[in-house]
Amino acid sequence: MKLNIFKTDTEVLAALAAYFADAAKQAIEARDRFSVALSGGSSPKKLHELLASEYRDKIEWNKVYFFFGDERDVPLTDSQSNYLMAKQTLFDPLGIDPSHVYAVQTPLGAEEAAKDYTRHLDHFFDGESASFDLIILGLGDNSHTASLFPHTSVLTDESASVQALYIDEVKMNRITFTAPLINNAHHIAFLVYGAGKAEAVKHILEDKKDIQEYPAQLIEGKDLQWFLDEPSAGKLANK
Ligand SMILES: O=C(O)[C@H](O)[C@@H](O)[C@H](O)[C@H](O)COP(=O)(O)O
Repeated sequence: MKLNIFKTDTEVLAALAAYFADAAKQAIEARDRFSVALSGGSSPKKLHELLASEYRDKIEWNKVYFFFGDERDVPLTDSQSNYLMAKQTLFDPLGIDPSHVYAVQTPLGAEEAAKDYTRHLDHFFDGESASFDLIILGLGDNSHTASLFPHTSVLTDESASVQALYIDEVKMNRITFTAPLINNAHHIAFLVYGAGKAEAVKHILEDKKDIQEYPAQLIEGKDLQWFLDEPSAGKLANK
């Protein structure tokens, strides 16, 4: 696990965009395609905008395939949809071929959408266990990541799969990758900035293991990178 701590969020985003481009180059050289699962929430918006501008001509976007590590059980046209945010900030500006974008089909209903997404993963990864080239994750101030929220049943799911569950904390159904599915990825990058995340970052990286309280502690992998600004890393003793 590697900590990348920068003075400002602008520097964090620039570093993660470069990391994204490098992971894409490696994957395309090796497998002629790059599979990436995007995070929802607000933090990735600026990353998407940077990729769509500075990296428009630096990545072979026609060989990139987009997925979502989690989705809200809302219509794909709803302002809370992670798909809609990515469409507006990344796919549309880059003119991404819609067949390269795997939105969670929430109109099917959460349970069926999770099963449907699993079928798409099985097909994309030729029946092998899904191993994304890169998964980008955010961190909630309550230490959740993707839709792995504290004290929920999905935290102990040992299958590398996509699950649907009602999350009382946000009063909605969510569809989410399980931790084992995330941990199968070649590269995992947390994108976290702002002082509001400092407590959660400390819990995840330095406090005792308690996955029910701090679900993002479940995330581990071959190449796990944290991209943080100083305010979000401000409570770490070891940095
Ligand atoms: O669907 C979601 O909300 C995300 O996948 C979630 O895990 C997000 O990354 C965190 O809640 C941080 O969100 P912000 O970036 O908005 O702080």
